[in-house]
Amino acid sequence: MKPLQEVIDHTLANIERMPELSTTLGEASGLFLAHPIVVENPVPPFDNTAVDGFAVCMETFATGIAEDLNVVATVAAGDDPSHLRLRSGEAIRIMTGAPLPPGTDAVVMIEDTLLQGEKVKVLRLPTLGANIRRRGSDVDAGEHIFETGTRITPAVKGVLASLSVTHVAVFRRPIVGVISTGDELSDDPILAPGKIRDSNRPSLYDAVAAAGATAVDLGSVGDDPDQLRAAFTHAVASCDALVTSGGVSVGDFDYTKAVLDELSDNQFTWFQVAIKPAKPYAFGRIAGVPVFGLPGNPVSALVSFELFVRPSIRKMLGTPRLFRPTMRATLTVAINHQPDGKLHLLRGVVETDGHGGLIVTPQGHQGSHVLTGMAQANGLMLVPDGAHLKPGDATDVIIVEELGNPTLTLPHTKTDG
Ligand SMILES: Nc1nc2c(c(=O)[nH]1)N[C@H]1C(S)=C(S)[C@@H](COP(=O)(O)OP(=O)(O)OC[C@H]3O[C@@H](n4cnc5c(N)ncnc54)[C@H](O)[C@@H]3O)O[C@H]1N2
Ligand code: MOO
Repeated sequence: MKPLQEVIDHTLANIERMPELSTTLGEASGLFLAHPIVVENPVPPFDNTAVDGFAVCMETFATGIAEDLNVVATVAAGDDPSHLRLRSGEAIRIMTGAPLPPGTDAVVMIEDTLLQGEKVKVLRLPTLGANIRRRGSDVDAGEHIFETGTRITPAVKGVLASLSVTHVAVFRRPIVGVISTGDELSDDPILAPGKIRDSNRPSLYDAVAAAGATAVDLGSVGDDPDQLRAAFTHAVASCDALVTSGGVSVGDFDYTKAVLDELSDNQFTWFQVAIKPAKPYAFGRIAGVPVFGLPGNPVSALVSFELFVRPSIRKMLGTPRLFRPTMRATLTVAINHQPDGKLHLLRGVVETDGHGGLIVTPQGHQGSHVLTGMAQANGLMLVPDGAHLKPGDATDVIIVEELGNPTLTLPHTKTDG
């Protein structure tokens, strides 16, 4: 059996980043930048006010709180006030985001003033620069704002829009085909004896999409070498990667293995990974396209996907962050395993403990056919070979879904009403 790390390394060494393409910012959501972004023009593009209020100059307050000021103009967001000139003893009514009229040294919030007809009284002495947002105070020209590999998140997209970027170079989203194999899989309305539903294809399809690739459902194929050959050949001609499930073990009808090997010119690698579940795993390239041969057992297929396929899709997408976070969590129950040479990836429920830490409870039934255990888990616990752990001991957990009990914990805040 091969150590897990070795198999991950072998897989990733054979995965290449997708070619880059230029796309509209609108189409780039969730993709990763292929080039750094350097700011051409500052944001904000001009000095402006952070509050609704009155623009004033400091000369007015040379001897402290001034007499009532003459309100000489109003400037709204979107206006160009460059023709105005603020003088001592004057105020200009101004709205949040509006450019500052020339001569402005500070803006006084409306709440700190008293408006009386055409005059305004300033109730609190302003400081120089108060409530002014300077040109370039978000990002300035010349700044390297985003590196290659930055994901276009909602905030990143917003920044790019603020920089007038309309097109970006990103790495293309890979197209990943999903095929199930096995004579036992049936779509018939009533299951005939010996048949089962195909659960791997829908779950792997969604796993592919959740990893950021475009998933393609390529159906299920029976245990027939000719059909398998035709299906895999078609798949690699239309996809950037292919995920199969089933037929990678040692059964009499495990033809998947043989056909993949043949199509790859015997370049496929058959792993017995030192893990449980997901021990059998096959990886190779057919016509240059990476093909992941995942085990048929439904839990094993998804665990294998997490360990080998998801990081590969992430690498194809162009992000340097290939793996999910692994956290330390405190066990709520004991774990006692006989040594079997394998790292055990137990499906567990990870919750916050209310004090900033995490607790984890393994699911009751850990069989690799018990998909409900996977469905109810949000963590894959990394339990070493032959572990004897007590409640209260710590273990590593890969967080695969949102944590349990995620209430928003706010610091205590005093309010006045
Ligand atoms: N003699 C041995 N037998 C098995 C070994 C072994 O080392 N020696 N390994 C076991 C392990 S571990 C796994 S995992 C499975 C992997 O087998 P295959 O990848 O060849 O998968 P199949 O035999 O085709 O199917 C296994 C199991 O999963 C069900 N299955 C398959 N595809 C689907 C699907 N799309 N949706 C739902 N369920 C599916 C299938 O009916 C079988 O029950 O081998 C063990 N055997
Ligand atoms: O390792 Mo198999 O992948 O347990 O069921």
